[in-house]
Amino acid sequence: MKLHPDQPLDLREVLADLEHYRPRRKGWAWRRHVPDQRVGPFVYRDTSAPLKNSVPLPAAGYFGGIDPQGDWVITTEIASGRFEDDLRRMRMAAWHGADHLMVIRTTGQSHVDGLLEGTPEGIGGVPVTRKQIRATRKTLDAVEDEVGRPINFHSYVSGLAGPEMAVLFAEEGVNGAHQDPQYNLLYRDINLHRSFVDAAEAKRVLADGGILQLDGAHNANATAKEAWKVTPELLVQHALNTAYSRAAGLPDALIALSTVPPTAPPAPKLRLDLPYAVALRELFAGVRFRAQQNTRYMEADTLEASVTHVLDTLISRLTSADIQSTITPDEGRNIPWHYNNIAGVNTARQTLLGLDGLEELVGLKRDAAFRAQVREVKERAVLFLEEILEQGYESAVAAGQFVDSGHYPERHGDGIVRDPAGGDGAGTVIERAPGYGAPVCSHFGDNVYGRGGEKPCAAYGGCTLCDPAKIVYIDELDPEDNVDRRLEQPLAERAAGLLRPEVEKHGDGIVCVTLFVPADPRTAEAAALELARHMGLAAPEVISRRVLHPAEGSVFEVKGVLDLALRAALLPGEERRELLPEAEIEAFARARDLRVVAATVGEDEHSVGIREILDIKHGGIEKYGFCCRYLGTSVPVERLLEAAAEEDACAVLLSTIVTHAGIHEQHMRRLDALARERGVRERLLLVAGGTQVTDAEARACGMDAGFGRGTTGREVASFLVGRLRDR
Ligand SMILES: Cc1ncc(COP(=O)(O)O)c(/C=N\CC[C@H](N)C(=O)O)c1O
Repeated sequence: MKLHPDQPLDLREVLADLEHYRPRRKGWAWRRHVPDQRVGPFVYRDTSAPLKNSVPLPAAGYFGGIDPQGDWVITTEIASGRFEDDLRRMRMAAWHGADHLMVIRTTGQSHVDGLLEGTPEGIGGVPVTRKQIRATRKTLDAVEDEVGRPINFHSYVSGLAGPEMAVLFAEEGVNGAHQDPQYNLLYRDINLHRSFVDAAEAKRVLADGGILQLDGAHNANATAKEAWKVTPELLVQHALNTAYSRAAGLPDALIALSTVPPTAPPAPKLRLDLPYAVALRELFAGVRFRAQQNTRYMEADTLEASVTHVLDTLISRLTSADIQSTITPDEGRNIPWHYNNIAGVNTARQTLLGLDGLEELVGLKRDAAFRAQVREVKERAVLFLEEILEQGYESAVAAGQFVDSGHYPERHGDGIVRDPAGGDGAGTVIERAPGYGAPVCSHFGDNVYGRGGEKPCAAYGGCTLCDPAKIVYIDELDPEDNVDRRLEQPLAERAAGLLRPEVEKHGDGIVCVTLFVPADPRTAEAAALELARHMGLAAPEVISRRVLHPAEGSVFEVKGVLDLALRAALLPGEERRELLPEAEIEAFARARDLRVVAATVGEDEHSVGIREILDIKHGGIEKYGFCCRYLGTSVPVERLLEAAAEEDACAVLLSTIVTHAGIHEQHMRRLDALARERGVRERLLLVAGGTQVTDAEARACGMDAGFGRGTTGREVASFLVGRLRDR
């Protein structure tokens, strides 16, 4: 499946023939650091290779449209309930620099003791199923090709079906997964023994599948009442899961600690969070660090959340990380909306680039006071571990030692109490019979197969990890609750060219308006809702409110449903040029020695777009027989005309992306004026192109045509042939 930047994802193509889909690769992909990399006018210290296709940060236009990529993997976490909507969101996130995509599971899948199949709709997250994984991995294969970088797909092994989920992920090429038995026990009340026995099996499978494991310590931060006091426990939970993971055979390279800076302003964040962040990196040197952002102290204010997340990212840069995960700034108010996933990714991308080379500029002040803080959190953690060793892990759990909001060894007595013999799945751990034989080669513990050193599954004709042909693919189980039924309306509306606004699900019609109302908060809020109703928004709901002054007024964000579909074809805008059949274009062009000169003009370093129009690789005009000469970037307009004369060209293509102060219009007018001065205007077709260029504007500046964002080589070739054959 191949994606084209000017075409939306074709979900029918995604869903076609999933039965025979096989992942192209397995295992986790890190970004490769490129030392002292020049990107545009700058040399960077902490970057990796640029993308083939991407959306640069908004301010990139000032620097020639550059889009440097940091050297850490960036995560976005998607939660919707319909995987088919997540796929588009993943593509958007990848274009903004995310290469680790996590999709929250539907409520409580941890309690499902088995694999789900088909594509039922989820609540707050998707049911993880083989079909959902295949459709997603197949899409991400195509997205990888489109952006030019591997994309890590992430899911969750925790829960009663842990070992089965791990085998499913290893079979289907999932690249990362949460696995932490403490998560089951503490946060999902799944039986202790079941959780740890399953975890050994699951970790072994993850290890053999090259799947990066994230632990679950971040949940203690999200659950604790006074999160800055739970730092000793975070170290303890990391230690327990890391030790267990190593014992189960996971190499350190696949053990990622999920670390969250515990606090947020108005708390004195860095003073509280940095000593812990340093202690963590010192205690666990050698494993990977997956830095997450704080959700514990997150309200509905997206700006406030973003500032906290910038500070979290600063802590990552001041210490170290391998993955910078992001929390959407609206996670405190609703299921993340896709443009807030993108906002979260951009916060991390922007912050990390802004901090490029930070360690050359500042270092942590490691004076005695700071060292003492680092040591203290370590000492508290070691004491906690010693107490667990002394009383036994089961007793510690039964005594509610975990997620107590006291600052260990102080205790508040409000920890999570679990009965080691209780919980979901209690009494389901069965002693393995002496002749036990594992169903797949990856297995922790005794196995009657493979005792002679041969591949275990050789004894029974192969396993699903070694022979994918043995995988049983179940397509759908429910004739109603499946993706095909869900797609009927969205695809029908898309085919009819109908457009609806959306925030998380295709066609949900939800919009959000921001209103300031000059009154006391209660009056202002009532007015805001009423005003939204008058705008035609159904079911208006305030999702964020900020008092600017108790008497002067408050500002609100109000979401509501705009039940309206627009027909794209009827939208005002420049008429779409008719496209000539490709064979006709080629027949005309190849029979003549048609020469075109092109350049990116002014102080503009853009080349990707014009290259797409010229190069044969992306369907550029070369493919029809045009002979193209690209003069490069930052070319004076005069040079373009000189080259046109040298080449006896029939057309000049001027590429301009930078538009501040109308510089793009100046270039077009100058080209037209110079061509007239030199008496060649009538002979030459002058064409301008760029993301901000419109046909009307280009022609108003003396061009014969203008092409904007998403233009294809065929459109330009079609225009050129159309004009040339009329001569
Ligand atoms: C260790 C672990 N296992 C499973 C799940 C999910 O499993 P359920 O099906 O039980 O919700 C989670 C949830 N949090 C992950 C997202 C978080 N915001 C993150 O950034 O990591 C988890 O932490």
